This record gives sequence, C-alpha cells and structure tokens, in this order.
Amino acid sequence: MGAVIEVSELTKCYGSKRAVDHLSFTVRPGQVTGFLGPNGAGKSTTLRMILGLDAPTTGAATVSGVPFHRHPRGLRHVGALLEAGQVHGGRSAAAHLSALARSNGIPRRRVDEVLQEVGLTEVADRRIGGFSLGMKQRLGIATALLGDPPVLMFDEPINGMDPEGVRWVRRLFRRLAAEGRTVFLSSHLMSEMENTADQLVVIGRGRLIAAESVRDFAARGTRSSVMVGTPRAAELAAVLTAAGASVEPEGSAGAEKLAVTGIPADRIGALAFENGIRLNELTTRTASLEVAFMELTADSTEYQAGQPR
Ligand SMILES: Nc1ncnc2c1ncn2[C@@H]1O[C@H](COP(=O)(O)OP(=O)(O)OP(=O)(O)O)[C@@H](O)[C@H]1O
Repeated sequence: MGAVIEVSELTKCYGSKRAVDHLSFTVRPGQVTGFLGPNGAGKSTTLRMILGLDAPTTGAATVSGVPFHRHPRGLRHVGALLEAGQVHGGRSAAAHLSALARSNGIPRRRVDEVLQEVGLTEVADRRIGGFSLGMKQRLGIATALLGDPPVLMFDEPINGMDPEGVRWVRRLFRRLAAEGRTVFLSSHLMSEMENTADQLVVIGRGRLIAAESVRDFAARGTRSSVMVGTPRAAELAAVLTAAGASVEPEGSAGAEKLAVTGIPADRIGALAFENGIRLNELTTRTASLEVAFMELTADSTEYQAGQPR
C-alpha cells in the first residue's frame, strides 16, 4: 500500500480555545482528498501538526505509520505548501530551490525539472520578492515537488491564482494522484473542490463533520429534488402528494414542472405510469456541493462526526 496520512484523535488547544478537537481521519493514496472547512475551522493547525510544526495537545498524526519528524530527509517523503508568502524575498527562485535541494540530499537537476513543471523557468533568476501571489504559489508547489515525494499537502493552493493557473493546478493535482501519490489540499471554498477532489474531509470548529467521497457528500444536501415535466401537472401533484412527496410547482403555465422532494425518480416514474400520466421530463437534481457544505457547516456543533472513532 502507498503512503497514508492517519490522524487519530488529534487535539490542539490554544489557551482555553480548542482549534482542533478529537479529529480522526485517513487520507489515502491515488486520490485527491480535499480538506474543507470555513475560515478558522482548524485546517492549517491540523496540517501543521501532521508536518510536526506544531505539537498536538493530545492525539497523533502519522505519515506511512510514522510521525513526520521521524522521516529522515522529510522533503523526499512529504512535500508541503503552507503559506506561500513565507519565503526569503531576496533570493531568486532557483537559489531558493537549490539551497533546499542541497540540504535534503536532492540532486540539482530536480531544481530545473520542478521550475519547468510549474512554469517558472523564465523567471528562475528573478528575486522572489517581486513575484505575484500566483507566482509564489507556483514556487511553493515547486518546493513541494522537489523531493519527488509520495505525499503532497497544500494549504489553500489556489489562492491568488488566475483562471488559467487554477486549471493548471487542478490538472497537476489529478496527475500526481494518478501517479499513486497521496494528495491532500485544504480550502475554505467548496467550489474549488468540486472539480478537483475525489474525497473530502470536512471540518467545522475543529471537529470532523464528514469524511467521504465528493459524490456522497453532495448527495447529503437536503435540497436534492426531482424535476418532473408533464402536461397534467395538477393531477400528478395530487398523486405524488398522496404518496408522501412534497411538491412545488415551477415553470410557466403550459410548460409546467414540478420540483419533487421526498421520493426518488424511479418511484415518481412508476406512479405516473400506474396513473396513465405522460412525463416529458424526469431529472434528479443533486444539491450543489456548495449547498451541502453550507448546510453542514452552518452550525457545526449540531452534526456528529461521519466516521466511527
Ligand atoms: N498560534 C495560535 N494561537 C492562538 N490561536 C490560534 C493559533 N493558531 C490558530 N489559532 C486559532 O485556531 C483556530 C483554527 O485556526 P486555523 O488557522 O487552523 O484555521 P483554518 O481552518 O486554517 O482557517 P483559514 O481558512 O482561515 O486559514 C482559529 O480560531 C485560530 O484563531
């Protein structure tokens, strides 16, 4: 099995504040896993504990079964982008990467390879201080890739990137996962994860809200509904209501539609058939991830963790 990030009952207190509260989850290789939560949910603190930059108050985090600080030459095992702004502004991109390569026993040729990979070859000798936020993000990604590690963690990697940068970074993450690596990305924006992640770990106020596939998470949105088109809307509405559904008329007269919740599409089709009512449309509308996310994090304390402890 490839490298797995395992977080177990992880807790971090700052004074009386619990930034991370008995958090347990697993991040597996070969997939992109999104780490999602509103601002202040505890994502950065969790990533810092996984990387051994902060000590947990209680609990543990391991990478491939071992705490990160016990991995010799860490950059070859885990590549991470935390705060992109925090690099020495006076150095060039090439000098910054070369220094890291030397101290981690990584061959010099990797510097040129990663600069090429992130599209910074042409500005390799410019001072990092003059880089835009998007360029700094690219440099941070280059740093994470330098040791060709099996595990990659990125904190808000899309911040400051233009639409082309966002498309590029999505392709890159998917490719890294397809190569069998463990890819873990944090974001406070669901929309960023919708097209990037396969799995989600969702937290609110330091606690686990959900750990499941993007698809299962979206399906939890309480607003999933079935759109039904029929020339006999009133009649069908009565049949569906009698069967326990809630029905909201939509559309204009002559092109009426019903938004149906509470019973699935196949049951609606069967009821229409049994009652001789013709349908011109029967479409399940899954609540958008954004809706599911907002609903689930609206009051984090109301929800139980989605994973057994
Ligand atoms: N060094 C610290 N001292 C005191 N409180 C802290 C410290 N670091 C984080 N916190 C608090 O812990 C909570 C979690 O912060 P954290 O930065 O981990 O959240 P986050 O999910 O990464 O948020 P964001 O999306 O805003 O980066 C916040 O309430 C924050 O104010």
